[in-house]
Amino acid sequence: MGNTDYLIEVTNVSKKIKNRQILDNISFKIAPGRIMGFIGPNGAGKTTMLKILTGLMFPSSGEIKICGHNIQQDHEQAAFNLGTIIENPEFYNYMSGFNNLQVFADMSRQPISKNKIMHTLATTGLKGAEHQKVKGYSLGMRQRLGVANATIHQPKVLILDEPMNGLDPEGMKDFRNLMKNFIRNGNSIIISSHLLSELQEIVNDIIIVNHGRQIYTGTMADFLSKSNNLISIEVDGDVLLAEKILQQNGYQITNQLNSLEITINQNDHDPRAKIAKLLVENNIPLIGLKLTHYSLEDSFLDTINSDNQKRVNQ
Ligand SMILES: Nc1ncnc2c1ncn2[C@@H]1O[C@H](COP(=O)(O)OP(=O)(O)OP(=O)(O)O)[C@@H](O)[C@H]1O
Repeated sequence: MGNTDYLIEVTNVSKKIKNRQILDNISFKIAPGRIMGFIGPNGAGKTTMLKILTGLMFPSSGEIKICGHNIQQDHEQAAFNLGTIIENPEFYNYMSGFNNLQVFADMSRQPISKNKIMHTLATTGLKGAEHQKVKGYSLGMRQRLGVANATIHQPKVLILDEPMNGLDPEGMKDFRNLMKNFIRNGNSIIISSHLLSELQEIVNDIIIVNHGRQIYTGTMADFLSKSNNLISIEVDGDVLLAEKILQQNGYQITNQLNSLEITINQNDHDPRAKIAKLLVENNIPLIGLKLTHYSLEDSFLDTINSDNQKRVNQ
């Protein structure tokens, strides 16, 4: 590894395609043992950034280092430290999982033994299916083969673009475990996905992009701690009356089938005691009053909406 504490260093990267600014001055770093979620709405520039990170596309300006190696000037060293799944991994359908990996191993600059191939297939959950033709693999098995293919040369960094699309709940769980195992020895992952509830389970850091601009970078815990909170209220009785009373007292309510929800700003006082008193005074028995943090998805949508609003007002 080059002389650095970070596995990925992106400095002031911009990309123009046909005179359109696709990425505008993106900078971030990923330390060993971390998973970074790269998130944004459709067309925000995520795939473009990930393609630039892998060397599939050049930036118009800026610098990228993988394990201290510049992706353009020192491509071979940088690429050797990378494993990638960009869009759906392509395989030879008429060949087995083992033979697919063998083709890849034959192209690798370091010898990869048959044992190593079998071991990688086993650790990615394909034990028993090694010699089955890939055309008979389920989507989850293909994704596992994608991970096997991306990790067989023991890279330090994984770059994953929408790797969880189409996986069933069990496939998602397996995938999360594969990712957690991968970072155990100080490796890192950058992952882009629209499945924010899944990302919330595994990422340590997030970067949010909107219209090619970076609008948040930091730990996920920090991001969520600065977000709004939700109070869910369950009453035994007339929900509509409860809603009316709370609205009359200035609360913004969303009616959620059997409960009411109030969004409160992170800096506001916790109004639970006041709400309980108000409902009891109006003879509406309370079953539950729960304070929860916004999820990654709620906070992400808030952040994107307020950024879009800012852009309209500019
Ligand atoms: N080769 C290209 N030529 C022209 N425009 C392009 C090209 N590649 C990407 N773009 C444009 O750049 C913008 C960002 O695309 P990109 O695929 O990076 O977004 P994304 O965040 O990955 O979106 P999604 O979530 O929909 O996959 C889009 O408006 C897209 O149309």
